[in-house]
Amino acid sequence: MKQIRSLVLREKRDVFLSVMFGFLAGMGAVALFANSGYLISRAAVTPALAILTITIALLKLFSFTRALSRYGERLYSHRATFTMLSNVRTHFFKKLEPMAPRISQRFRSGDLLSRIVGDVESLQDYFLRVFYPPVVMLTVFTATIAVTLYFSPVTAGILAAGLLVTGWLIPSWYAFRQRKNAADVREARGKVSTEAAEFLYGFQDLKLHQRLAHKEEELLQQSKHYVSQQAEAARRRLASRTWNQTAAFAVSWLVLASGAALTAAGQLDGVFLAMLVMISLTVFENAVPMAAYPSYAHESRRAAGRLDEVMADEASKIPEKEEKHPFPETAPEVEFNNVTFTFPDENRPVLRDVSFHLPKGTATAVVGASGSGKSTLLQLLLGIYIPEAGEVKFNGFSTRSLDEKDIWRHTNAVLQDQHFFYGTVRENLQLADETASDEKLEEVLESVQLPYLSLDLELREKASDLSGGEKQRLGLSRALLRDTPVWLLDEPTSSVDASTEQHVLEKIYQSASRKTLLHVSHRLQGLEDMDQILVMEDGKLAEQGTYSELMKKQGVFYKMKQTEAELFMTG
Ligand SMILES: Nc1ncnc2c1ncn2[C@@H]1O[C@H](COP(=O)(O)OP(=O)(O)OP(=O)(O)O)[C@@H](O)[C@H]1O
Repeated sequence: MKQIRSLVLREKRDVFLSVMFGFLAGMGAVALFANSGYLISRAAVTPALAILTITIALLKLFSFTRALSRYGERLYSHRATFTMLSNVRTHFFKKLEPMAPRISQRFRSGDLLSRIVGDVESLQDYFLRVFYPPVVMLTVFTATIAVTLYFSPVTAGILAAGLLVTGWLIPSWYAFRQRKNAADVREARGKVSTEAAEFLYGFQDLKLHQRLAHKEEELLQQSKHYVSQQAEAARRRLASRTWNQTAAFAVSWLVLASGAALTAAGQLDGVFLAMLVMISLTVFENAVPMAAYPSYAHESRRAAGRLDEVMADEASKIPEKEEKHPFPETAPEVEFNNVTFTFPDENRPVLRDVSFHLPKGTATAVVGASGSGKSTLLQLLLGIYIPEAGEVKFNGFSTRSLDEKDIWRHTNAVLQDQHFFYGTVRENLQLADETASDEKLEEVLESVQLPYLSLDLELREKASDLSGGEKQRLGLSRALLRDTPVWLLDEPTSSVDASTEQHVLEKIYQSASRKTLLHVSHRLQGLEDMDQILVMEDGKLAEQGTYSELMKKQGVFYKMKQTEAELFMTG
């Protein structure tokens, strides 16, 4: 919350002007109605013409002041709100950006995104409904009570008591009652958004398993529950407003009654009575926003708290590097020295004491059973995670001292999940190189055996109009557009048929020749030309060597080859 407050106060000029115009508008209204009350009473006792003229002129002055100040208040308060919102967005984006790779693995991404967007949006109410209404209310009331004190201390006392009731007592009572309701609304909203996302993403599977109607019913129930929680919240907000206004009216009646009694007792000049009643009727307009204050204050506090929680998530932070070394511009040698690694919040280490060395400009294959830790090796190489023990090094520099953005800039990483955006094939390819000409783009599509794909073809969301193998090849063609010293491939052709795969991989190896390449491979064929093969088994490096060395050794790799051959024969 401290951060949000300091982001608001960064807009000092607009904050000051909104408060000042808010105060002037409030005082303008009080003065306008007070003056009207006075004018009506005064006119009844046929005063000098000069008094009437001055009072009527003041009436006009106050109504202009009120209208112009209200305009100024709206203008500056909304400008402050939008500037603050953009400051908040930029502030959180800057903080989140470096954490993004890890954050997306730790939280459910759709959930997190809608949560962050929702929380940032709800902070727009902070300035308009939490920060400055109490300031305006207090200043207007203080000035009004001070003026009223001059005419009637009793009325001033009643106004002060009214301020206490409408500005503090009723909002606090309402805040106490709605606390649980606000949590219920939030919980219901979270459930609806999760259910809706699951329903949309899982639509096809639900249909195939004939569970669509069941899931639809669940979603409908959640949605009904959410609507009823919202209605309850709205009812309570309305109740608070109604009580607030009832209290304000009661105060005006009290002012009238006490004023009448004081006039009868000769302690108040009757000509001021209407003025005092009008003051009490107007000044409470400034207490109206206080009815909704607690719910907005609570919501802003929660939103800021949740945003802080994501920012403070230690496991998602990439540790600050004490000394940053530049990433090598030419193919580096890579070392894993006794690397042990456990994912955050997990107990079992995924990699245990793994050591190997990839000489510069060599091609290495990583093979092993599913879950043996192959992809994790790539995540450590990309600096997304830092090992808990041991070092991952490029040319002798540990990933602890390399900037992860520098690693990504110098690495062609084709991971298992490639994302494609809604847009043309050209736009999706130009993510890798925005200056690439159409000829160049067509050339890379040709090399991955996708010559038939038009650059103008509009891809649907997540490229759902392409086959799995086509998507993988499109991902590889993006890599072919970048010339980097390191290549990391994680099963980039697992959905491609064997003959196309062979052709595509040849192209990739050709482009990556003399670069340092690590290829996590699901198949054991075509590894003969690799400079070395790493065999992973249950988080450990079981074997390492060239194809012929491993075959000669007749160890784990040899057995895997035999099993694959048997499956191939029986298949
Ligand atoms: N983000 C994560 N958080 C927690 N555990 C994870 C995470 N990612 C992977 N794991 C676990 O780490 C282990 C190794 O996973 P990894 O993806 O490295 O295996 P892999 O050898 O690449 O498997 P595959 O061939 O199926 O892709 C698995 O047991 C997996 O469940």
